Amino acid sequence: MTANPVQRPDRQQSETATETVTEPESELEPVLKSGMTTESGEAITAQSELIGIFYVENRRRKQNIKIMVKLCPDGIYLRRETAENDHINEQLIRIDDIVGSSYGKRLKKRARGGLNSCKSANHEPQEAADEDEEQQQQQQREQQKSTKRRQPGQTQADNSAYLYIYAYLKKEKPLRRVQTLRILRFRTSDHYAENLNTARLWHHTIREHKQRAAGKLARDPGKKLLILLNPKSGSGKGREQFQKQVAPLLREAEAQYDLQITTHPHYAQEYVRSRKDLLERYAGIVVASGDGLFYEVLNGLMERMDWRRACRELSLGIIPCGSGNGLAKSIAHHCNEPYEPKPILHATLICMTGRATPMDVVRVELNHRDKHFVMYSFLSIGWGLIADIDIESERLRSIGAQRFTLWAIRRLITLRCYPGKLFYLPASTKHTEGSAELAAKAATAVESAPESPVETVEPHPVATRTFSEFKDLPDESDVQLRAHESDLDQFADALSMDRSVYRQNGDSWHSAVSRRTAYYSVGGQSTRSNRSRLSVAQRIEAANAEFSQLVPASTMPGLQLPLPAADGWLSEAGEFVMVHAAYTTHLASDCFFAPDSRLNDGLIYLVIIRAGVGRSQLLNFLLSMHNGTHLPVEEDPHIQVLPVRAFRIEPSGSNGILTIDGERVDYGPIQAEVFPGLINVMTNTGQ
Ligand SMILES: Nc1ncnc2c1ncn2[C@@H]1O[C@H](COP(=O)(O)OP(=O)(O)OP(=O)(O)O)[C@@H](O)[C@H]1O
Repeated sequence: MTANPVQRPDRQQSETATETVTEPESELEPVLKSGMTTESGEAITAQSELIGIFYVENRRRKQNIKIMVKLCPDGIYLRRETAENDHINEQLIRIDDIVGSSYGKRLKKRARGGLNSCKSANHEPQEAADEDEEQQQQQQREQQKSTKRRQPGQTQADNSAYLYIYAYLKKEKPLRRVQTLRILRFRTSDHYAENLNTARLWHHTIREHKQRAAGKLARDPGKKLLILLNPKSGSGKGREQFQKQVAPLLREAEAQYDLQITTHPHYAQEYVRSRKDLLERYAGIVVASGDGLFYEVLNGLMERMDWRRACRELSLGIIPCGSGNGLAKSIAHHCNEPYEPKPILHATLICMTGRATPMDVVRVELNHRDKHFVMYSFLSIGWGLIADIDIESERLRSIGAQRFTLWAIRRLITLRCYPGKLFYLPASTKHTEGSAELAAKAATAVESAPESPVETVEPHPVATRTFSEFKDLPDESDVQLRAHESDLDQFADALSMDRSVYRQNGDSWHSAVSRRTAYYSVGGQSTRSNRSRLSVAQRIEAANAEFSQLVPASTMPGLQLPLPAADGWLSEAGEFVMVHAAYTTHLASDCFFAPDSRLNDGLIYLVIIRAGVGRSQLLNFLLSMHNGTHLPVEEDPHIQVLPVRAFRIEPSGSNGILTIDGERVDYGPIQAEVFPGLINVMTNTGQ
């Protein structure tokens, strides 16, 4: 996957920093019963609010600090009062900043911040609140008593139960997450079991509040996560990174997951495509890898017969272990979350929130070895300069990220222009209607289209962004589909063998050039040789109709067909230095390519650089991509950004590079259209 071709050498990787802090007062002791009746574990039910009074020993001042701890849907309030009662500190650990908690005996390993023993107290809440002094005297008396009871050499048994609260506090300026551990020590009762019940109640209540905070789009807590890890991605340290950075966080979050290590290219795609119980077993799929593996997962899902349900019910997450990591950075940007200097930790935190946001997917059609293919993309399509630098510099991979800079300089010196034709459907056209209507309209226009139907255009003004969603089948259709399941099953195998082969489009499904139609015709007849010809034909017809519901319906005419000007298609013929289409903000973690892009705006940002652009302007463009200031603010004859819903590139000649999500594909005509909000990606916003 691409990284920013040119970086300023002196640029800081990140301005943010994450420090690990355990507050000195992390040992907080309860003095009082919280009013609940202790009982065996199962009976404990979470409560909307829990309050406890705890003490922290302050050795310097030789006194205890009283802290009121309140757990509520907002999070955990810690209210500290000084002995003089004149200074009150309050801190809120937001529920969204808490990743999870655990409870039990004191951890063997001494937590940073200290687990200092402090004095016990057995008061009623009111008394405790009323008299600090009396508490301290009582604590001293208790301690003296217990010291007397103890035999020489005998250590005091610790009946306390501990609650460990794991939080990553979000701080602005610089944007960062501060790892924080809070420990509550429950020792009201002389019996460990009772103290444990109290700790358990707090633990359950935290879980409950977190679950509620995740909202309607929350993942099903009864299902696991599937984590796919590419051990070869990026620097090839995926396994170690997972063990050191991801697994501890998953433990803190009590995440249930299955880990699959990929063994070869296309492993993940095949796994996701073919695993029958995927939806029953998993609530989401997380790839610990670069963008390449995410691409495989997306396309594997789209190859499933139940792709529609899979896209709706499975949320997809990414933990950046690759070299480009454009998607992980785009999601962090969307979430207003830090990325550097610990991208793996930050991305895992996002995946642990349990929330998801719809994200656009782009359907791409292209020719490969004289066959048509359909694939699904989430990042970008590149033709020209950036694709050249990305792919051609592969041979310098051994020198690291510098390869992009070196190759960019080379490309600037020997600047190439590619002749061809660009077609696009500007975002401001009427294409906010449903997919089915559009498909029908496109079909009519295709049939009546003249030879060269698309007009050449002036640069298009930037359109206002409108939120749109992928139009899903109504539930009745799902029911209908199920009713015909037995029929469909007879075709399912045939389909699954050949899912990636191009389908001309919904309207030309019966075309003689469609391999799939031919396959069905033959297969259908042979498997139903005892039925009438009419019946077979009808069945094929029905299966074709059903199948058109089984893949997202394209609104574009097929790749060989002309584009209808009547539907708003515009075109431009000429020489291009680059046409790069992006639908996420970042092409790589250091390449802020389409700053206006949103995860689900239903837009493709076409960045066009025309022949005639000056080298210095181009250099400036490449140098500014890291902070998103590379696009012209005013109208520029050479560099332009167009928000579109679909586009087609028809390169002249056969020499050049085309990339989809950073991977090279065959050079030739290519077209793409956006499907708004088709998948759900893990975010912390849930919208
Ligand atoms: N075990 C494996 N061995 C070799 N290749 C693999 C393996 N598992 C997956 N792959 C392939 O490696 C390709 C690249 O992986 P990935 O995207 O995770 O890393 P990357 O290329 O370093 O990162 P980025 O895509 O962000 O630049 C994927 O397209 C996938 O097909």
